[in-house]
Amino acid sequence: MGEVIATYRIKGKSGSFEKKAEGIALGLTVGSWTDLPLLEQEQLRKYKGRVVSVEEKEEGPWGEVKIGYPGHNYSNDIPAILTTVFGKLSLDGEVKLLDLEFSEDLKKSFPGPRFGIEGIRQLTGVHGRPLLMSIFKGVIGRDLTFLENQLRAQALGGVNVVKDDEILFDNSLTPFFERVRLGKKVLHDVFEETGSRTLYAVNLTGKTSQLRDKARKARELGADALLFNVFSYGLDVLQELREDPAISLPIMAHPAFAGAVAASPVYGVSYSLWLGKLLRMAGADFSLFPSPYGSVALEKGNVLSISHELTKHDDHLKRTLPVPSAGIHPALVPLLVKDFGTDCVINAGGGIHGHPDGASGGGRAFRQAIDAVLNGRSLQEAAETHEELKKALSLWGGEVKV
Ligand SMILES: CSCCC(=O)C(=O)COP(=O)(O)O
Ligand SMILES: [Mg+2]
Repeated sequence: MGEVIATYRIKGKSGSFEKKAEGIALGLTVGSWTDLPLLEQEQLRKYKGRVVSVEEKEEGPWGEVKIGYPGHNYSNDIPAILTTVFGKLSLDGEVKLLDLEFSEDLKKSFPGPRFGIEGIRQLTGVHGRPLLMSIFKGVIGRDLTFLENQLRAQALGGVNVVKDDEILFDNSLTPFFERVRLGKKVLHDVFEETGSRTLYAVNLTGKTSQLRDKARKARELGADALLFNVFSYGLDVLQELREDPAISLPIMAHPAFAGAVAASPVYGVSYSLWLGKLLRMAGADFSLFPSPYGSVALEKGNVLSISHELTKHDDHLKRTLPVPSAGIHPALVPLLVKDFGTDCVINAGGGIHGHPDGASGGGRAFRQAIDAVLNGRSLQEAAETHEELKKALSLWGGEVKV
């Protein structure tokens, strides 16, 4: 099996990076080298990491270093690969893992999304425009009747997907399987009433050992999709869920806890690798991340690099839907479409429920904003004939200039 090439950004003194790179290539593979007898060196050569390139950055004292790790050293799974390329090294001073390049044969051992963008479009019947998603809000401490009313209101507003909030775990007031049953019934009723189909992504939570059985049963009960706090569990757990044919449901990856690994400019893993490349390889159909604009904002370069990894067309993997999130309201729709195009999901919690006409009005305001942008109209112009959009713009501010 082929190699993985890791790119790191490393702090160090000018002129020190070649030596550091060689230290990593040896330290994370065969250990000491020059002290070994020639015969042993020969035997171990194929396991030794190789320094691919070393670049000292003008703005120093940073070096960008690429190391190749031979495929003989690890099994084809994300835990083995991460431990090889960034195990003890992640604890060793200011070093950030920027990227991993996988040889074609190694990449093929990862499943990628089961549905991908095209599959989700088929399931929802939404083509040629961003999907609209909303989030249950304020449901902790509430019962199933509260949930039912929120779900109906969101679906009647024309949202394509409703997801649980990531902080809603299995609990006695709104148990997991009851939520699945309720979602199926309510969304079926709304479909009968309106002819519009809405999917519900239920939050799959609990001990890791229980997840597979819970997800299988959720499917049997008619669940549409799973929300999953992948970074609290691990990417390999996501991959297990994705690969199980008895689950076979779209999986939506929530970014909770990802900032602990990716937010620092000098430690951890880059956003594009964590919320982009690896999430897609492991099998997420949707990847949520903070947009550059809302209440929890990420720097725009990071956001666009995540989206690029999720949607580029260069390998066997299906593509993952980018879901820029957090503090999203209708006035931001033109900016989001400009940045992410039509292959994305516009996702809002407060921006739906906070609408003066409730969640249904909030959903309609977003749909009106999306239609306006796709038809090349300004939101102000569209608001003249769309009451819900008009109310949303006066509450959250006018159109944000693109
Ligand atoms: C940090 S990205 C995930 C967004 C999320 O989970 C959420 O609940 C956003 O809610 P909001 O009311 O800010 O739309
Ligand atoms: Mg949330």
